[in-house]
Amino acid sequence: IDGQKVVLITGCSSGIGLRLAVQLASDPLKRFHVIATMRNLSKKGKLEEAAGATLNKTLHIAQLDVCYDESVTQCLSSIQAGRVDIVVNNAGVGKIGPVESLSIEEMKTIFETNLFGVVRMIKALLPDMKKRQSGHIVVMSSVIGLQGVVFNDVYAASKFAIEGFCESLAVQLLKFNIYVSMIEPGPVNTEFEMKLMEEVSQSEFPGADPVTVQYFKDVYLPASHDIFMTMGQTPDAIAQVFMISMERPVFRYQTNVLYTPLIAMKYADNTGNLSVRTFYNLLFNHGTMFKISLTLLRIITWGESLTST
Ligand SMILES: NC(=O)C1=CN([C@@H]2O[C@H](COP(=O)(O)OP(=O)(O)OC[C@H]3O[C@@H](n4cnc5c(N)ncnc54)[C@H](OP(=O)(O)O)[C@@H]3O)[C@@H](O)[C@H]2O)C=CC1
Ligand SMILES: CC1=C(/C=C/C(C)=C/C=C/C(C)=C/C=O)C(C)(C)CCC1
Repeated sequence: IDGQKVVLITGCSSGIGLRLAVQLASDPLKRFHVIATMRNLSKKGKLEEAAGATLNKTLHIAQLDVCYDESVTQCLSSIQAGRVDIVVNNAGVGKIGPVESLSIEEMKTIFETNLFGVVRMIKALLPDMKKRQSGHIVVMSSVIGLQGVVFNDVYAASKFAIEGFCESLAVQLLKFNIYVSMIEPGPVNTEFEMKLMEEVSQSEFPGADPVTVQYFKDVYLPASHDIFMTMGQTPDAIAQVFMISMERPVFRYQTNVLYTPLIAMKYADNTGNLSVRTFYNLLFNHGTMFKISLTLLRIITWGESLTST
C-alpha cells in the first residue's frame, strides 16, 4: 500500500462506480489500492465478477452508506492503509416527474444522498487530508448540475447544490494542496435511467394535473429516451475521464462534447432566455427538428470526439 494511491469510491454496486473501481484496480502498474464501497453488500456479486483476479488484491469491497455517519466512520476507520488519497463521491440517485406529485419528504431523500451524502464524506476526510497537505476530492456531478433539465427539477437542485458547495470549498482547499474535481457527464448508459423508468411506471402522479402528466409521459419521456440512445456514454468512458483528471486535476470535467453546446448557451446569453427558449423548442418541437439538431451536433463534434475519450 505504501507506494500506491488509496482510492475510495462510493456507490460501486453498479454503473459508473463499478466500472471505475474495476478500471483502477486493473491498472497494469498496480498504482492503486481501491476501496470499492456500496451501501448494500448483498449486491456485491456483480462487482466481484467484474473484478476477477484483482479482488482482495488491488480491489477491496467495503460497506458504506453515505446517508449515515456511523457507516462512514466505521468504513474509514477500517481502512488498512490508514489514509485515503483520492475519494470519488459517485453514489447518487435520480428523480424525475412533475413537482406537484413529489412530496417534500421524497425530495429531501434526494438531497440526503446527492448533497449531504457527499458533504458527509468530505467532512469526514478533510481533517486528515489537511494534516497531510494532500488529497483529491472527486464528485460525480452532472451536466444537470450546470444546466437544469425539464422534469428533473429536484435532481438538478441537488446537483447544483453540490456544485456550489464544492466550488466554494475548492478555493480554501488549494491552500492545503487538496484538489477538488467535478465530473459532469451527460446521459450515461447505466442502471440510472432504468431505475427512473421503473419508478415512474409505478406512479399515478397524485396532485399533478392531466396536461402536465401528459407532457411528462408523452413528450418528455420519449425525448429523454432518445437522448440516452443517441448521446449516452458508457460508464467506461466516464472512468477514462477520471483517469485523466488524476494527472493534473482541474475543477471541471464535462465528459460529453455533444452536450457542451447546450451548456455554453447559458454563458452566451446572460438573460437565460437563450437556454430556456432553446430547451423549450427542443422539447416541444421534438420530432424532426430535434432529430436534425442531434444529427448536426454529432457531425459538428465528430472530429473532437475522435481525439477525446
Ligand atoms: N447515468 C447517468 O446518466 C448519469 C449519472 N450521473 C451520476 O453518476 C453517479 C452514478 O450513477 P450511475 O452509475 O449512472 O447510476 P447507478 O444507479 O447505476 O449507480 C448508483 C450507485 O449509487 C448507489 N447509492 C445510492 N444511494 C446510496 C447511498 N445512500 N449510499 C451509498 N451508495 C448509494 C447505488 O447503490 P444501490 O445499488 O444500493 O442503490 C449505486 O451503486 C450518480 O451520482 C449520478 O447522479 C451523472 C450524470 C449522468
Ligand atoms: C438535452 C435535452 C433533453 C434531455 C436531456 C436529458 C434527459 C439529459 C439527461 C442527463 C442526465 C441523465 C444526467 C444525469 O445526471 C430533453 C429535455 C429531452 C429535450 C431537450 C434537450
